[in-house]
Amino acid sequence: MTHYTNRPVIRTEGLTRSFTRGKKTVEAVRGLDLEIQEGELVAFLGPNGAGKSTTLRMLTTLIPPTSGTAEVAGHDVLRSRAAVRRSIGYVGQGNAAAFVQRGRDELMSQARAHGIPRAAAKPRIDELLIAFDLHDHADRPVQTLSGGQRRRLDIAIGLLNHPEVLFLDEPSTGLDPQNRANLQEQIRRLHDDGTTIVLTTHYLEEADALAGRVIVVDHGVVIADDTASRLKDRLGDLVVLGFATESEAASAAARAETGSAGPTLIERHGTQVTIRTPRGTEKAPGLAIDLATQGTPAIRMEVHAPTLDDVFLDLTGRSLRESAQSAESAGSTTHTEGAAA
Ligand SMILES: Nc1ncnc2c1ncn2[C@@H]1O[C@H](COP(=O)(O)OP(=O)(O)OP(=O)(O)O)[C@@H](O)[C@H]1O
Repeated sequence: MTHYTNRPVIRTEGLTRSFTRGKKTVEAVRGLDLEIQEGELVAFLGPNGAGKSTTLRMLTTLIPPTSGTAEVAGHDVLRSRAAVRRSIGYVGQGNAAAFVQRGRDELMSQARAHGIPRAAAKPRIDELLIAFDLHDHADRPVQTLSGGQRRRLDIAIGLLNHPEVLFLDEPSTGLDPQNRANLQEQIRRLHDDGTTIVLTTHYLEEADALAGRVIVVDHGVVIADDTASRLKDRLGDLVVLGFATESEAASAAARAETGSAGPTLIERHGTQVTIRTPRGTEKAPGLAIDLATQGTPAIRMEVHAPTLDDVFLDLTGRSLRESAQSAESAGSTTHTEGAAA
């Protein structure tokens, strides 16, 4: 469900950040122009090092931009850091919650750090413990909680101050599929309640299932910005045809080049012809009839709907799936800064 209004809660112009490592300068984010409306749920996708976390860290005032401007909830990230921090929740990579405290105490410490009086914090903490299914675990030290429970506690901490915008940096990295599904459900519920959510993820399925808008970043620039379904529709379906002989496959491929199917890609490998074409599922029956009429009947036909990974591969020549696997094996990085600080 999308609730967004036409009130931009995030606006950036030429947002840029570079880092100097020895004699080398890394341009992590290069001239980002962005507008995100109130109530949107936006996923930033991109391979390792694309600039996703750096973007989030600028928007949450953890690091200043090298140049350009950014406004969050109507406040400039450089000139009005405190006001930005009051308006947002930020859940960084890794677990922010202290390990030895009980979950409930950790929530209270963080609420106090936000300047929320103890009396007002108590009901809010109870509300969040229930919403995130943590009430039965609230009196255990954080280090004894499961990965999924800790991640939910992190998000609860991010929500203590009723933020207008919630930033989640790879919220489900390292979680098993069941905990990931559970977390996604919580994120969906927050969105349904009207919170603007910006998240980064390596999981394409997650972006596809959750986000109304997908922003693909590579080498610090936006290379695609649309709904997941429009990105996939634009790429088109993959129609895979099998023929009895190579010469039949070759003449079918040649005809498809000039045919009305409007393919964006045709490849032949032996007796197999692969056609990438918008609305391939609808076109496949007509294509089969045409081929049979022209004396080169397909003996096998499959139609594959595109995935976001196909979209990313098409845009960059690289697969996000490989990137997700390398992030899994590398584990998540812990950023110690916190927006609440
Ligand atoms: N503090 C820093 N010092 C030097 N270089 C940095 C620093 N932070 C980020 N970078 C570099 O900036 C680039 C973008 O990094 P960033 O963490 O934003 O990417 P990302 O898209 O979030 O990647 P990942 O998916 O691995 O989290 C990378 O080349 C990274 O090495």
